[in-house]
Amino acid sequence: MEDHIIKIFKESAQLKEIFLNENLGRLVNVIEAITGALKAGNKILIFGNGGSAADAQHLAAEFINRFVIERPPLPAIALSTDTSVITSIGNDYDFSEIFSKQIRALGQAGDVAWGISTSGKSPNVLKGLEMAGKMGLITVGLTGRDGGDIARNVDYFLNVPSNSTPRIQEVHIAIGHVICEMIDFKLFQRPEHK
Ligand SMILES: O=C(CO)[C@@H](O)[C@H](O)[C@H](O)[C@H](O)COP(=O)(O)O
Ligand SMILES: [Zn+2]
Repeated sequence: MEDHIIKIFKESAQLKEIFLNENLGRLVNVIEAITGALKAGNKILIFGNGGSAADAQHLAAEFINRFVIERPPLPAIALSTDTSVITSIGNDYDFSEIFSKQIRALGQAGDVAWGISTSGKSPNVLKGLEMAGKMGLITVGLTGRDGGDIARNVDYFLNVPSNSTPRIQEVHIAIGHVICEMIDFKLFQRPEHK
């Protein structure tokens, strides 16, 4: 049991390092893109399924409330939290449309659509990002495995190269926290981050 636990922690730590070694430049680009959208008065729409739905609402809360420094609230909405909206779209149309229809309702050109999928191929996340792209939103995909169709259909993707959903999710939330922290500093503090 102890050995197994140690193995999980090691894999999780190593995957963070592997991701960073391959993606630092891409991560900076995503941070610049989201910061630019917020500076221009746009908002962030974040969405995913299961653990990634939880990540979406976790990150939206960081933006709306506060993160590491005192600063004004930033506009972000998780599209995975309103059970009435999600069940009505899923029931009347199709579960694959639960995010795309919300994007149609809430998205405006220049906003950021940030989809999270460890497989890179959940149809509802893909359709949400495709709709966002058609409407002129900036599209960001946080993916795993080989990135799937999602990584191939977004303006910016950050892919965690692993086949383990929980290990990918652990890196995803670290990436999300880094994005929140850098945006805080870029918008509200530390000239060296600008
Ligand atoms: O949290 C976990 C597994 O760690 C699960 O709830 C997981 O998020 C769900 O199976 C999702 O439906 C997987 O979707 P995706 O990441 O492939 O888009
Ligand atoms: Zn999980």
